Amino acid sequence: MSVKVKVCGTTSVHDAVLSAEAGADALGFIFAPVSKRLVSPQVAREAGLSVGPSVARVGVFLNQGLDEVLRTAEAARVSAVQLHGPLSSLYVNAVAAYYPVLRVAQPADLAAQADMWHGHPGVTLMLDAPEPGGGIPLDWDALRLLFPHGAWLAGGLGPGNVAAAMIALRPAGVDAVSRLEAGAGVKDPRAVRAFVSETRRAAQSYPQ
Ligand SMILES: O=C(O)c1ccccc1N[C@@H]1O[C@H](COP(=O)(O)O)[C@@H](O)[C@H]1O
Repeated sequence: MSVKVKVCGTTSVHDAVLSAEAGADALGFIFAPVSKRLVSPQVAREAGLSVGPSVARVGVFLNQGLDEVLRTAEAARVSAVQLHGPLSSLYVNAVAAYYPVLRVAQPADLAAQADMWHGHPGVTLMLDAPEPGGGIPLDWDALRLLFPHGAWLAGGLGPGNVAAAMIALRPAGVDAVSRLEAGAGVKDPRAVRAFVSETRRAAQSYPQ
């Protein structure tokens, strides 16, 4: 099975190219004003154009108005949208009418979110820690029986632990930011390359 790798918190053309050359399937651009990885739609658009259409460009939002999400996504020319926060199903469906959605859930609301989005072709669930971008891993053992088939995993993942997380939960995609940085919003090239290669290596252990 091919597992998707998303490198999040891209803030420059340089780091977009670095992640794409390392083999990332998707780049994340964070448009949440609270983030220390905040990027402008213009830079995100330029970075996305620099890697070509085979790499997905994901706009990341936290509790932002629908109009702001759709306008920013359009200005940045992203190909998908990641939604954090306590959002209504109407809101998520409205975004999903325009973009494939990664809907982020925490362990406490995983079951409800999984029920809500099960079978929805445009919404993929992603499990993350309660503090997005905080670099704190989840308790994978506690989630073994709950983790939905086809869901993605985030939360404190990096080169040193992504294989263990994948063996425990078999996510369809993995996403990381904190453990791939040399400083806020600046990628550590060795960590990015090792994260992608460790993910590819661990994916070989998935049942065929
Ligand atoms: O990273 C941020 O600053 C951020 C802000 C607002 C919403 C999401 C954010 N990041 C997302 O957090 C997860 C995991 O991050 P980490 O690896 O634990 O640091 C990832 O999905 C980012 O997209």
